[in-house]
Amino acid sequence: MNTRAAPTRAAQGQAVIQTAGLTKRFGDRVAIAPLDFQVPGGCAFGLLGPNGAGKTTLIRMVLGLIPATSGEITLLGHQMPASRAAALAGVGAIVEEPRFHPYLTGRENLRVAAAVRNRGANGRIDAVLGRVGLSDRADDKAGSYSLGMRQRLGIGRCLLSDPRLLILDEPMNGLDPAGIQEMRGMIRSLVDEGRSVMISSHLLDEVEKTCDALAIIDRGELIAAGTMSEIASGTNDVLVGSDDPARAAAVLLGRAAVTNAVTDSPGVLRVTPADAVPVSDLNRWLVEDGVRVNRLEPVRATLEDRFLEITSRLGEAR
Ligand SMILES: Nc1ncnc2c1ncn2[C@@H]1O[C@H](COP(=O)(O)OP(=O)(O)OP(=O)(O)O)[C@@H](O)[C@H]1O
Repeated sequence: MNTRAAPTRAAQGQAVIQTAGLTKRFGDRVAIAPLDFQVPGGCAFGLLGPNGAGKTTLIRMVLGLIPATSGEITLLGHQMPASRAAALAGVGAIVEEPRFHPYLTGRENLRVAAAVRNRGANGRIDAVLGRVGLSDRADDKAGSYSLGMRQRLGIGRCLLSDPRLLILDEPMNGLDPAGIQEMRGMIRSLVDEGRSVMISSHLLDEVEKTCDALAIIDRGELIAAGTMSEIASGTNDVLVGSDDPARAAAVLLGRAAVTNAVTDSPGVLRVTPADAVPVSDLNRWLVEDGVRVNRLEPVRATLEDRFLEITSRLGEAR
């Protein structure tokens, strides 16, 4: 489980993206329900949701690529779309798989991109190629690049304008395990440089391994948001192994401070204590009653556990 807390900068910093009452309808179809959502600065933020949840629609609206039906968007402190130029000056984004001229080299593709950016962009090309690990292949045609290399060149293209915020829609899609690992390392190093990165993904595991904070959306609605540890560790349960689980269950359930004790695996109970009960109390109560304890281990919920818990609760409510 990723227990990385959001960096202090994120806790103290301004939101880099904020929406209020944001909605998007395509005809009768509601793609984004009124959404109040914010992305803290200085961290890797995951926008997580199943296919069709509305992630790409949200990103397109944030970037001003499609109009919102109603509501407000603030991007790097600027209202969108009214102050689009000022906002986008600080943003690099990849919304679909990045496209390049296949008969030009990686370096030539960046030269073409730099020509339409600010004056410093051309001078940054070599540094950017090194930054995304493409110096050795910079003079090969982009058409010969793997998807992972094209993704990295895409990030390089974003970095030409030295953005404060990168928005990457499904950056791990289609990558092999090595490519995924490279992308994860790249995103973490962009955050270490002081940039903010928002990625969208339907891959729980990737968001959990890569991000400091996240929002979960489904059917255009915000389901949960917070730091990774806030969302993933939603349990106080403890695994209790003993020589006599039936007796252990009876002893623990005899205490008002224990709300549940069920079999987790042979010889092991999953015990739900009230919030403030220390694990050492569970041990003491059992030992005082002559039960020999051989395991006491807090349950560390994964993001997947929490995601399934949240979405199944929603499913029941619907
Ligand atoms: N141009 C469009 N016209 C009509 N409906 C659309 C359009 N774009 C998106 N939608 C609908 O809006 C909803 C959200 O789609 P969106 O592509 O934003 O989801 P997503 O979370 O990015 O999913 P995926 O991971 O599959 O890309 C879906 O029901 C989709 O069919």
